[in-house]
Amino acid sequence: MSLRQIEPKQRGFLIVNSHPEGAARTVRDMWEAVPARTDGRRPVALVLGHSAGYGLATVVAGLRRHGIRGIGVAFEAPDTGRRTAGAGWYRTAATAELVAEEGHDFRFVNTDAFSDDARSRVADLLEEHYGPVDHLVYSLAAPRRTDPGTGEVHHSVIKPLGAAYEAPALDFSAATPAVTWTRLEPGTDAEARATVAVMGGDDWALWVRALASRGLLADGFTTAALTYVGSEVTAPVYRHGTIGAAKEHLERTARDLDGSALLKEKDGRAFTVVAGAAVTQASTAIPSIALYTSFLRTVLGDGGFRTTAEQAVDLWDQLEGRTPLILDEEGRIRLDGWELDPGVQERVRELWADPQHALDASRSGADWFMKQVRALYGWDVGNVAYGRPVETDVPWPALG
Ligand SMILES: NC(=O)c1ccc[n+]([C@@H]2O[C@H](COP(=O)([O-])OP(=O)(O)OC[C@H]3O[C@@H](n4cnc5c(N)ncnc54)[C@H](O)[C@@H]3O)[C@@H](O)[C@H]2O)c1
Repeated sequence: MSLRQIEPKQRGFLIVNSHPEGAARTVRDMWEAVPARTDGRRPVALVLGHSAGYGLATVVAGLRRHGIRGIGVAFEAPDTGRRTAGAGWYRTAATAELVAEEGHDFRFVNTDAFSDDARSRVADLLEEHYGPVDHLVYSLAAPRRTDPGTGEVHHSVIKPLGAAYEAPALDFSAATPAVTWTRLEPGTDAEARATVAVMGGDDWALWVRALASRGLLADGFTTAALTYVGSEVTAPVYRHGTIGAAKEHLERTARDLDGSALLKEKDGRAFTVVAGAAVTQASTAIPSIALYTSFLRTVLGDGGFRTTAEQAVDLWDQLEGRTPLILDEEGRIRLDGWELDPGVQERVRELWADPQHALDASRSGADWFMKQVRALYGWDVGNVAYGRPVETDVPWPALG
C-alpha cells in the first residue's frame, strides 16, 4: 500500500509523476465517448503499445465496437515508493477494470515488446486462451530498441536530414504557452539507420513471423502499423527527417508483408495506417510538433479535431470489413483526411508564418494542448479529487 498526497512534478517539458485516478478517468472518458455496439464475431486482436495514444484508442474502440478478445502489450514502469508508476500503468489497470465490468476477455502484458521473450510469452498466452489472431495492430513508439538478434541497442533521434531545421516551437514548460525557436542540425547516416532500427518495420515483421511460426495467424488475418505523414510545415523534422526514414521503412515492410507467401497463404493483408496528429508522450518529444498541433486545434476547434478514439473506430470498421478500406495510391489506410485538408493546412500555414502574433491573437489551441499534455499523466482531469491522498501502488492486472 502506498497511500499518499501527490502534486504534479515537471522537469522541462516532461511531467515525471502520474496521478492514478486522473489517468483512470481519461480511460473511462474515452470509453464513454465511444458508442457501444456489441453484435459481430468478437475477433481476436493483439495490440502492441496498448497503454497510450493510438494503441489505447485501438483497444478501447475495439472492445466497445467489436468486443475484441485478446492481448495488449506495453512497457510501463511500476510505482517505486519514491516515484509513481507511469501513467500507462494506471491506464492499463483502468482498462482492465472496464474489461471486467463489461464482461470482455482481454489480457495485458507488461514487457519489452522488442524481445523474443515477449513474442514467445504472448504466443503462449494466445495458444492458451484465444487461438489464432485476426488482427495485429502495431502501435509502439519508443526511444530505443535492443536488437534481439545482435543485442545491439539502437537509439532513435528526431533530426532533419540534409540541412538544419530552424522553426518556431511551443515552450510548454512555462505556465503560459510562449513561442520559442528551435534549431536542429541534420542527423548523420548512422543516426538515420538507428532510428530506422527502432521505429522502422523490422520488429513488426518479427512479430508477424513469430505468430506464423506458431500457427497463430487466422484466415483473413490483417495487420496494421501506425504511421504519420503530417503537414509540410513540419516535414523537414518529421517526414523528411530521421523519423520519416523509419516511417518509409515501415511502409516498405507493409508492402513486403502484404505480398509475402506467409500472408497470401492465409488470405491476409498488411497495411500501414496514416493517423492524424495527436497529443501523446511520443509526439510531445518532437520540437515544433507541439506548436503545429496547437495551431491545428486553433483552426479546427473542438468538433473538427478528430480524437484518437474516433480514428480508431474508423480503423476497426475498415479492418472488420464494415466499411470499405480507404487506401491511398501507396496502399496505406488513411485516417488523416481531416488534418491534411488543403483549406485547413492553408490556415495553419498562415498562423505558422507569424507564430507569436497568432498565439497572441488566440491561445485556445495552445491552452488545449497544454491541458492535453497534463492529462497524459492524469493531471488536470475533470472529476478527480486531487486534494485527497491516493493509492499509487496499483497492481498490474492479473493474467489468469
Ligand atoms: N502521436 C501522433 O501524433 C501520431 C500520429 C500518427 C501516427 N502516430 C504513430 O502511432 C504510433 C504510436 O504512437 P503514439 O503517439 O500513440 O505513442 P505513445 O507514446 O502514446 O504510446 C506508445 C506505446 O508504446 C509502448 N511501448 C514503448 N516501448 C515499448 C516496448 N519496448 N515494449 C512494449 N511497449 C512499448 C508504450 O508503453 C505505449 O503503450 C507510432 O507509430 C506513431 O508514429 C502517432
